[in-house]
Amino acid sequence: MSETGLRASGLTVRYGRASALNLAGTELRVPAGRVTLVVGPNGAGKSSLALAMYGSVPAGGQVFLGGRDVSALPTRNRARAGLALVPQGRQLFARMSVRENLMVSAELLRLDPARVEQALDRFPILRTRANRPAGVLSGGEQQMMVVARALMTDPSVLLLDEMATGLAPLIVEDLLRTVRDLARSGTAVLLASPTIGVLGQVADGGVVLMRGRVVAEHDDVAELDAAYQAAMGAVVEG
Ligand SMILES: Nc1ncnc2c1ncn2[C@@H]1O[C@H](COP(=O)(O)OP(=O)(O)OP(=O)(O)O)[C@@H](O)[C@H]1O
Repeated sequence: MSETGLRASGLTVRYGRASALNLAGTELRVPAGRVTLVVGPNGAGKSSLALAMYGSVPAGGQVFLGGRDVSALPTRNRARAGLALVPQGRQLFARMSVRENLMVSAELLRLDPARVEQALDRFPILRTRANRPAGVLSGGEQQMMVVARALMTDPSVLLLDEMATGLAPLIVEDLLRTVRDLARSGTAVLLASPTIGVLGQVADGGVVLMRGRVVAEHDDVAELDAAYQAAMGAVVEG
């Protein structure tokens, strides 16, 4: 069977002399139709991992999309090949309207402008905010905007970095429903988060990342949770 989703092999990231991610010898899979969690405390390297997969930080190792080696491709070409990232911090233009924010991405990726209107319809509240500056939206509405923005390309692999942190429960529910629907329709989803919590409702398994290394991997969320707690306990005791 041909390979689906994303596979990362031996990814490493350094900032200056400091190593942020050291997955030499480790292979990570984000399979199609599943929600894969990457959990780890602040500074564990989760964002560096997502950025390395997306190509927005220099990284060692290889990234495969649907079996194709995209390691040498810049971000924009990875996006065109089916990879999308919702970064921590959202990276939006606060003074531009919601619609304009979506238009910027559509133009950058040379998408059909109709995609912008489709993105506004993904979450009902977004359409009502279309002409407002993105900066005045609530955190949850901004998150919906950047998720809708990422989905404009119909990605086969979606990376979400700290999707739910600090958001109201109702918004989180909407986002989780979107994630579940995407996975059911075959998208490979990666969620990076410092906690499992409600993400456990949609996740199929994942890995624990500590100090830039994978210390546990489980196909079951309860087992992943236990492994994470054990790893954190070991840090506290050690
Ligand atoms: N741009 C940068 N320059 C220098 N060091 C960085 C940079 N970004 C991250 N780091 C360092 O790399 C390590 C991993 O950070 P990273 O943001 O990938 O972890 P994280 O698990 O996503 O943490 P958080 O949940 O706090 O975002 C940390 O020690 C962090 O201080």
